[in-house]
Amino acid sequence: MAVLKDILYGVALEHVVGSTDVEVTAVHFDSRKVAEGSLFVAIKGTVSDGHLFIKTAIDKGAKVIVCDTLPNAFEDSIIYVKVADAGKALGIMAANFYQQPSKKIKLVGITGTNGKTTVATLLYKLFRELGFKVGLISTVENQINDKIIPSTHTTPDPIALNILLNDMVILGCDYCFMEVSSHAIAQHRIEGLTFTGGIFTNITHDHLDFHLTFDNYIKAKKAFFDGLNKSAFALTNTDDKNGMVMLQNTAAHKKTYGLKTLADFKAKIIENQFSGLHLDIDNQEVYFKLVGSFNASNLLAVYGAALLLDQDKTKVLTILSKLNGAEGRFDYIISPNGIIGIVDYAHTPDAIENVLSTVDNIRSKTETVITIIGCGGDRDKTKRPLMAQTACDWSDKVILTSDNPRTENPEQIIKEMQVGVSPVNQKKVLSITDRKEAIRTACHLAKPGDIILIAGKGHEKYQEVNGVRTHFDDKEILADCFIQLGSN
Ligand SMILES: CC(=O)N[C@H]1[C@@H](OP(=O)(O)OP(=O)(O)OC[C@H]2O[C@@H](n3ccc(=O)[nH]c3=O)[C@H](O)[C@@H]2O)O[C@H](CO)[C@@H](O)[C@@H]1O[C@H](C)C(=O)N[C@@H](C)C(=O)N[C@H](CCC(=O)O)C(=O)O
Ligand SMILES: Nc1ncnc2c1ncn2[C@@H]1O[C@H](COP(=O)(O)OP(=O)(O)OP(=O)(O)O)[C@@H](O)[C@H]1O
Ligand SMILES: N[C@H](CCC[C@H](N)C(=O)O)C(=O)O
Ligand SMILES: [Mg+2]
Repeated sequence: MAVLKDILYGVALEHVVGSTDVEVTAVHFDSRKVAEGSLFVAIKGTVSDGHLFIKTAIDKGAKVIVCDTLPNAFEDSIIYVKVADAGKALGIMAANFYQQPSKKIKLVGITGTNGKTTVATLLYKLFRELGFKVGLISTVENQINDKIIPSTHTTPDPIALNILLNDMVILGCDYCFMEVSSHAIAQHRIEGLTFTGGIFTNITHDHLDFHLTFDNYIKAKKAFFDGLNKSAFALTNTDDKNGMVMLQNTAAHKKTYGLKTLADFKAKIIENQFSGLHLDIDNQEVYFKLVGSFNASNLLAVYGAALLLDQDKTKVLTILSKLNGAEGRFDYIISPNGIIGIVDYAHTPDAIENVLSTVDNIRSKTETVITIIGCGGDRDKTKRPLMAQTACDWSDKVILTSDNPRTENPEQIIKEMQVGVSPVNQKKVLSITDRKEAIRTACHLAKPGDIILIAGKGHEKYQEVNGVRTHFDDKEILADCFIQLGSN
């Protein structure tokens, strides 16, 4: 329960019909969730337009309507508020309704095409081990201390986000580490939040279906840093060519990390093996369990952020060296006959190149590398041929298969991937629509010592076909195939 004028604090109002001195029971942007006494925010979406549901919301008991465009006729005793941008207003109102939880916790946001989950999860685990109460908002799961709350998005909607943050505050959390996706920034899901720090990992090809141009995608990520206040830190990756662009207009204090460039936090890779990384990090040699140069970059971001949050260098490195990464990120198992199977969430051309070049660096070159890869439906189509091409460039054999086809025809997605297979690579490519069958085939083709990479779905425990999700787990299927190989 809160008073409307308090909920509207900080919102750019254009016109108000009725009194703002009324109590509101809840804030909703989905008419299907509206109950008696609610405030309904009408938002223009990508599929539909919330303005079409104003009438339904009123019928279900909404007494306040916040919208970009006022309806032609007003209903008695309903309060109408016209705002400049209903999406932005929702973020601000959600924060007000839940009494600004982000101001009562040290909230650190991580953005970038790849590495968000890894960095956020490592920070969560590190700060737990340092003895703090901590929250995590991530693609894999949300956490409040040890309690797991399933996640629906990488960055939840403003209502879910503020409820989560408020629960973290109630349960005494000192910190929250959250992923900030470019969709969330563009759709103002993080509007109204106060961040203690922001971290940029990298920006490469993804989500052009939504942002349309790479330039827009950069601008969306940069807007997160533009919105930080001067008491926050903004930590960027100088190895990424757009790393400094992110900080151009931020009021926050600027800090940098890099493996290849001059930076406030520096590291060098001494060794990169299947068993882990050996790094020189700020002039101290440390072993880590994570694999791959991209993880050296992620670890450095975590280390830099921890120091910016005033933690002790030696304690941080001691704990970090013992941590595993996030589920489904370079997650590998070895079959009884010595086949190495890696499950990884690489779903962009850059991530695939990073994972496969890591494999290439640490293999002995006598073994065969088999990559199983698909592309998600209803997502950026332009990355499809590029992902197939990158997989072919770095593998001896590639099986093109389905990821989450969602509402698209899986065969058509595979056809669009095949466009990226050059004539010389045709002979190394098989197409098997059924992902389970694709994994089984790879296991039968592999000889002891060979490496199988299953890319794209990582931790996901489902496959979405025609809008229906059924249980599907790459790692479980791989483990089953390995057991069967062992018993043959
Ligand atoms: C493309 C996109 O981001 N869509 C998100 C968006 O939905 P939308 O704009 O399509 O909404 P819409 O269906 O057009 O509806 C418009 C408005 O009408 C309302 N409505 C609709 C129907 C009705 O009966 N009544 C009603 O009031 C809706 O609640 C909404 O407010 O807003 C919804 C509420 O916040 C999100 O759930 C939804 O995420 C969809 C499910 C999604 O798949 N999003 C992905 C792309 C996404 O956000 N991914 C990023 C990670 C990307 C990364 O890897 O970096 C993430 O943060 O998860
Ligand atoms: N710093 C990095 N640079 C490039 N690729 C990376 C990096 N970190 C991880 N990857 C690759 O990207 C994949 C996804 O990593 P992660 O889940 O941490 O990223 P994310 O940004 O959270 O992705 P999403 O946008 O889907 O939430 C990993 O499985 C790995 O293949
Ligand atoms: N957060 C990413 C995840 C992609 C994972 C891949 N398995 C897919 O379904 O496309 C997205 O929503 O684009
Ligand atoms: Mg993520």
